[in-house]
Amino acid sequence: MIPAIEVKQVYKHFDTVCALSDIHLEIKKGEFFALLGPNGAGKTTLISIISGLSLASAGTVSVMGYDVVTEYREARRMLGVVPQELVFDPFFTVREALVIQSGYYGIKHNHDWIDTIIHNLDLTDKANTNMRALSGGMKRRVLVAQALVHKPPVIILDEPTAGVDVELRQTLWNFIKQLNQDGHTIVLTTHYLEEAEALCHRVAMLKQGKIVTLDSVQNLISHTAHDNPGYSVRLRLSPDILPPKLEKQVISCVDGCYILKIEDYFQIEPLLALLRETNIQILEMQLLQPDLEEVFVNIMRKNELELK
Ligand SMILES: Nc1ncnc2c1ncn2[C@@H]1O[C@H](COP(=O)(O)OP(=O)(O)OP(=O)(O)O)[C@@H](O)[C@H]1O
Repeated sequence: MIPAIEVKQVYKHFDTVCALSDIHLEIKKGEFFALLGPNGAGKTTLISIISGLSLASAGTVSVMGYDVVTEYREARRMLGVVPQELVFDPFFTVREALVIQSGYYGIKHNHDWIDTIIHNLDLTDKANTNMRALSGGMKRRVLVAQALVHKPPVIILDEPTAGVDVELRQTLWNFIKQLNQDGHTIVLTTHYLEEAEALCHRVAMLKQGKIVTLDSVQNLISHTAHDNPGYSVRLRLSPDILPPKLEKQVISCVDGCYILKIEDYFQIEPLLALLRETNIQILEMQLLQPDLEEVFVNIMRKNELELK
């Protein structure tokens, strides 16, 4: 089957900066895929190349089987891209902007779909408002709407929830999840790892222009749990002193909280008993299980040690 996105041996250089190096990636139709990585890892550069907005220095990219350079128009029709930056035309209302965007794709009678998008992104009240009068969060909703006017089979969202409120996140993800269930392929970049964990099937982690990990969320978390079995407990104590007997279990001490390693649940009761005996009160307690954030931190740290 033709993949939704295929990236083969892609390199991108900006003068002396190597932003992408030997990238291979195959994203299947219908996947919900995340591109993760620290600032400057190369996520936006890769998205720009997939979108045909930037040329790779070497390598090839196709979207739904169409080469993004030699078959640019066909590839572009297959894609809806929500950019990171808030770019908008200040002269039109939300609805006008969506009608004009439909026109770019040669779609004339798109009102039903435009109404559906407006409704699902909770933009109904703002449909006749001028773009320049919208708040940042509302403008971001319109950017998402614009990317969807031509019902693209592949949707790319570059940090769509950066700096937006909880309500928009929920509205946006509910709609995007629905589109994914309807068969659209979704590619997402985000710094909110809990979003990637909750939504995505597979993730690729980029570091300094290279893919350092590519696997399913489930595999990544279970490998981390296997390499580092057990749980950890986060404790805020009063007074802020840890009994010496517990010191060997300390993993870290952040923001006045101790993170302690425990092998299993049965170690919780002796820990509580020891705190009771030493008259130390528990102000906060949380049991932590391996998550995508821990996987990400471990992989980035491991990779840093290997680079040294
Ligand atoms: N137009 C450009 N000219 C020169 N260097 C660039 C250009 N665009 C990106 N870079 C460099 O390429 C590297 C990758 O940048 P990119 O924006 O793709 O990272 P990113 O993973 O999207 O980061 P962020 O999470 O901050 O958005 C960085 O070192 C960046 O400085």
